[in-house]
Amino acid sequence: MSIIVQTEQLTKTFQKQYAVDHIDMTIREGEIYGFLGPNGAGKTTTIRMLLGLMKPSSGRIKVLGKRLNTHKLEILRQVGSLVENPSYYPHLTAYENLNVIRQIVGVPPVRVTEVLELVRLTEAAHRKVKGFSLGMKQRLGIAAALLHQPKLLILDEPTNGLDPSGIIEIRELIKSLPQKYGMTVLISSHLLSEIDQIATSVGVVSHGKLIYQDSITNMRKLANSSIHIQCNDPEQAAVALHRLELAVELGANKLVLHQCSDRAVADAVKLLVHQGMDIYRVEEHKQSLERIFLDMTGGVSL
Ligand SMILES: Nc1ncnc2c1ncn2[C@@H]1O[C@H](COP(=O)(O)OP(=O)(O)OP(=O)(O)O)[C@@H](O)[C@H]1O
Repeated sequence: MSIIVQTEQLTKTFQKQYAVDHIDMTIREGEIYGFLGPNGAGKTTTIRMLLGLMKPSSGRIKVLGKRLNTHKLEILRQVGSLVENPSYYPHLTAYENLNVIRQIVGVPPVRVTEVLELVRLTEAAHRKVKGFSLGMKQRLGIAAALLHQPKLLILDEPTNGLDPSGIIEIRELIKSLPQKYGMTVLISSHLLSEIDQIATSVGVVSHGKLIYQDSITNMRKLANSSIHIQCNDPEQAAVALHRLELAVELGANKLVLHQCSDRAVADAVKLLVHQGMDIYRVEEHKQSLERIFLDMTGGVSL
């Protein structure tokens, strides 16, 4: 899978304060990369640099295999974006607004109809944008970003301010893009649950630093539960449980079993009882992802 976005030590300072602090970001083809972090963490600043809207203080950016500072136009022709609230002509219809942008980006008129359909605005196509809800305006923004069939779509907090049904619609739309069009998506959010539901990989930013980057599957594994068994002879119990090929850790006066099924727990307890051991407690310990990231971000919640 080729790498679509790669930053090396990307940094931006404002008055000697780090807004983005030596970020190494990797986004692979076909991924929906969730860029997660609390307000003020540096997401928008990073995105603005990726789009060539702001110059980095230091570091390098490669998009679609090319250096951004030497191939800016060539790269941006293949990138679509929705950053902050896009502005439209309120007295023009959705169709007319998109038609203006279509002429600037140089694609055939049929694309307007296609993207309106894609974001489910066909019925509202000939209504003036000034009467649109926030959700409809966001969908129009995504339609505009999709007009030129970009390889990479960058969305900065696209569900901000939307009601639950609007959020679901945008989420379903974004999720369909990699399969339908081979697109790669970068989406930022300050909500862990949002990223968890939409992304295939995640980067967590806090105080300008990328503190975590991995697949969503591995992120979820962080929150896996463990089973704590207290018994009269934990050391002897650990030896006995090796037979079951379980991941066993010896804690203070207890055994800790990682990533095991209900069946494995039942077998472990049965074996220990069979060996004549006294079992005092069998407890499940589970750390929430919120808690894990709270610790990572030094107490700033996501
Ligand atoms: N033009 C600017 N001048 C000075 N400071 C700035 C500027 N732009 C951003 N900052 C600061 O950089 C830091 C990161 O801001 P940024 O907007 O990138 O965060 P964010 O993660 O996108 O948060 P939000 O979701 O609130 O937009 C903040 O402390 C912000 O105040």
